[in-house]
Amino acid sequence: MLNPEFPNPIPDWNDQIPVPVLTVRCADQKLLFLNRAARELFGDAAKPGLDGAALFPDQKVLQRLLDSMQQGNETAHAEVVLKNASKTCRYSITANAAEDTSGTRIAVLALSEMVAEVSKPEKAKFRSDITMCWGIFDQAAVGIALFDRNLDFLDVNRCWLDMFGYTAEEMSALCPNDLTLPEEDFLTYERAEMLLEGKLDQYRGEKRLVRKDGSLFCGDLSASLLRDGKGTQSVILCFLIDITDRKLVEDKLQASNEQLEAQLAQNRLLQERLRDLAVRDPLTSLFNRRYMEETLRRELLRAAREDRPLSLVMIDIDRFKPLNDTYGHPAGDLVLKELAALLLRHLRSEDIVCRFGGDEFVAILPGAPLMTAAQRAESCRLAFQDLRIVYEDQVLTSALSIGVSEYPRHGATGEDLLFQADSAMYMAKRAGGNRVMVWG
Ligand SMILES: Nc1nc2c(ncn2[C@@H]2O[C@H](COP(=O)(O)OP(=O)(O)OP(=O)(O)O)[C@@H](O)[C@H]2O)c(=O)[nH]1
Repeated sequence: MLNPEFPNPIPDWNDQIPVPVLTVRCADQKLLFLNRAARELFGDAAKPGLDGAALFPDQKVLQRLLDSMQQGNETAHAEVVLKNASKTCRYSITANAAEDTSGTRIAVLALSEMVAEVSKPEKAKFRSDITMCWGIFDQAAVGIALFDRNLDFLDVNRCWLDMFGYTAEEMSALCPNDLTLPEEDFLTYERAEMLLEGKLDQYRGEKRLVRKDGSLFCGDLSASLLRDGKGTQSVILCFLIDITDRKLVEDKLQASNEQLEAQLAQNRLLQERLRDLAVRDPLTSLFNRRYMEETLRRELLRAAREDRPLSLVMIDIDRFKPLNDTYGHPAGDLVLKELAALLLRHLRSEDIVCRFGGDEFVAILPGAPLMTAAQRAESCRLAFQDLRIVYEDQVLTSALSIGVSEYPRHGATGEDLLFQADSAMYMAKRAGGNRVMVWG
């Protein structure tokens, strides 16, 4: 068994070992060596230099063991079912990491038999028992398959074969995992073992399955245990329903649901935007008069409930008409926007700043007593007086007349407070403008 390209890293006395032992190069799964017991098990086709994965019906088994070695594990275990001309048997594989003389990482695999051989006649008897008891087996409109504990197909019905497009003979040469995509599994040995040991009543899963012609379909698989009358033998009974059409409908439904949700989210945004537009002044983006009146009512109720003061500040630009007339309406618009931004900068975020109309603005200051509100109004007045607004190479300056009233000192209703703040503002105008006056 020596091959110059794949030298045997282990001396020939390994041939004396009665269990199958083989070595595999971790990097490329190449077989390096098989002892006599392994050669007998795997037959003449198994030679150094070949792909080790080809020895096992489930080709992922070797890959998993080698991956474990590559990750630095010194040992790893797996179970496989192997069949040759004379018998089918389950083996436990113990893999040990090693290095050959050139330092290449190799895996030494030792196989030990686990399950007593199930003879072909016994299998056939059990199969015919089941088939006999179950006359409708072949005519059922769902796919039905019977597996033994080694996951060998015992029987499949017509529907199962039609689903996959294989003949019964072709199907019997496959293992269940050949029916799924490589990254998925159909029914693992571990799950089969759990079913057989009663640790799992039923296994159910949606699978992407591969037909003989390579096309895919979706199947709803359920697997459970079926025992013979004496309870000595058991098989795994699988039902398979083609759910491709249902999945397509579900996928379409999900896509249209997602579309609907996106549309709803967009509608919500639009509604919010509309609500916003309804309460905001388009030029300055401040709240409009309608919103101010509603808010003032609400804030007065809150002030009464919490026994706190509330001040109202009425602001009007002095001689705004001449400014408009001299520099034009767009210049006036710019001044209104600059004033709006200044008020927002000088008042607290909890204060409600509104454009009352024309060149008049109102600020509601919840919790602010009269003097505090007057001081804030004064700081706005001073800042506006110093503001230099540049419009088409012209520097625009202006001033504010401001009136302040306070709840509960001057009145209990919004109308009262607005009237008093407005009156105080006109007093400021009459006194020459550019000043703050408080009511009373
Ligand atoms: N640019 C501009 N002007 C506006 C807007 N709304 C109202 N106005 C003008 O604002 C001016 C307000 O004039 P008045 O109420 O006489 O106020 P005023 O000239 O400031 O007079 P006093 O307040 O007494 O100093 C009017 O000329 C309106 O046309 C607007 O949105 N943009």
